[in-house]
Amino acid sequence: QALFQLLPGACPSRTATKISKITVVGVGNVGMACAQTILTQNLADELALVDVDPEKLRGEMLDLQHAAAFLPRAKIIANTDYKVSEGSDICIVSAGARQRDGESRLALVQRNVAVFKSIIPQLVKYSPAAILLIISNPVDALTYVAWKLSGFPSNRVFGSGTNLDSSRFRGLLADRLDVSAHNVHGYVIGEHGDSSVPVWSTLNIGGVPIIEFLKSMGIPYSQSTLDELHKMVIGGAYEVIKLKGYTSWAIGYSVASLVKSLLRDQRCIHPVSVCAKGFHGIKDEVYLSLPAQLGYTGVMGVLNLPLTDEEREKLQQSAKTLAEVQAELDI
Ligand SMILES: NC(=O)c1ccc[n+]([C@@H]2O[C@H](COP(=O)([O-])OP(=O)(O)OC[C@H]3O[C@@H](n4cnc5c(N)ncnc54)[C@H](O)[C@@H]3O)[C@@H](O)[C@H]2O)c1
Ligand SMILES: O=C1N[C@](c2ccsc2)(c2cccc(Oc3ccc(F)cc3)n2)CC(O)=C1Sc1ccccc1Cl
Repeated sequence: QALFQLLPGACPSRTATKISKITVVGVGNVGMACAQTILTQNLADELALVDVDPEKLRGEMLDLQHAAAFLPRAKIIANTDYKVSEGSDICIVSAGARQRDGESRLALVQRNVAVFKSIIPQLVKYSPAAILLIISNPVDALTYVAWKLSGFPSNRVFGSGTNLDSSRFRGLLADRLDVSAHNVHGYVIGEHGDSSVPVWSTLNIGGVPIIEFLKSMGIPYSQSTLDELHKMVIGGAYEVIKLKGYTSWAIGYSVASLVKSLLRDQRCIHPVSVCAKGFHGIKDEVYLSLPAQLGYTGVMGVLNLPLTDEEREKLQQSAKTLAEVQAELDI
């Protein structure tokens, strides 16, 4: 006897018309954190995992498949062959070599260019209409490399950029001011990491400019207070590395928020690494983080965020540094 007695009109073989497929390349700490948040938030009907390490790849796939009873239904597949990624809507790249002790950022980029040359053309071959989301570091330079290697329009190639930097910044302020991080409206822009630029001039708490908010709360402040907060954002990354050897959960949640804006066409504004040429006087083809609107087709637009002369100067300096690094690369 059949397991189910079908009702008139039922058609079990017919599936949803829109299947969202996400590929994660690199099943390390970051890639698996992204996979976990994507599955938990029901963002993918199909999740493909790719890596060069076949045993780790199969182990991670099986471990996720074993959670099926606790997750929204999703097809989880994995292979070292990129054919497994065929027809992806979004390809997330967290693969790459990690910075060796004493290694310069330029040397790291050059090593990861070689890694990207083995990844990006394969993703393009099997998913020519996909959006590429780059996490691997140095993320701004590698997002530029991915854009050049893919031949995609720049709106379909972006990097997580200062999305994590901004999240730490907002979280720190939220703790200090005893308010939800969702109501701390502020961006860290520019180059991801040590040289990022906190935008104080438009930072606001629930719409109240930060300086007014601090005054109203009787909280003493000075520029050094604000600068100290930015230093804590950078220090936070190094503290996590010192304590657990890598970072994963925060970047995993930040990537899920970006994926949700893309696949659900939310048109939310996120600080992410975009092609910054033409914004804030930047003349070079470099990727830097600016507040960008994300929707189903990728980067829908970039917010013309008012900046002080100092903030603009820092951004242009980062653009110059990145252009110099990119000029050295063999892409
Ligand atoms: N942008 C950010 O905010 C942010 C935050 C945290 C980490 N990261 C970066 O994410 C990257 C990954 O970090 P992690 O801790 O997951 O590293 P990891 O070493 O744990 O994982 C990297 C994975 O990439 C795989 N890999 C290496 N070469 C490959 C190739 N050619 N093709 C496919 N897979 C390949 C490795 O097998 C490994 O599984 C690093 O570059 C790290 O700096 C970025
Ligand atoms: O939280 C993080 N873990 C990191 C990491 C993860 C696994 S190994 C290294 C990490 C931490 C500290 C320095 C560090 O150095 C690098 C090295 C190369 C590079 F291109 C960018 C940063 N990387 C990668 C990374 O980008 C972040 S976010 C971050 C990093 C520095 C300052 C501010 C922020 Cl928000």
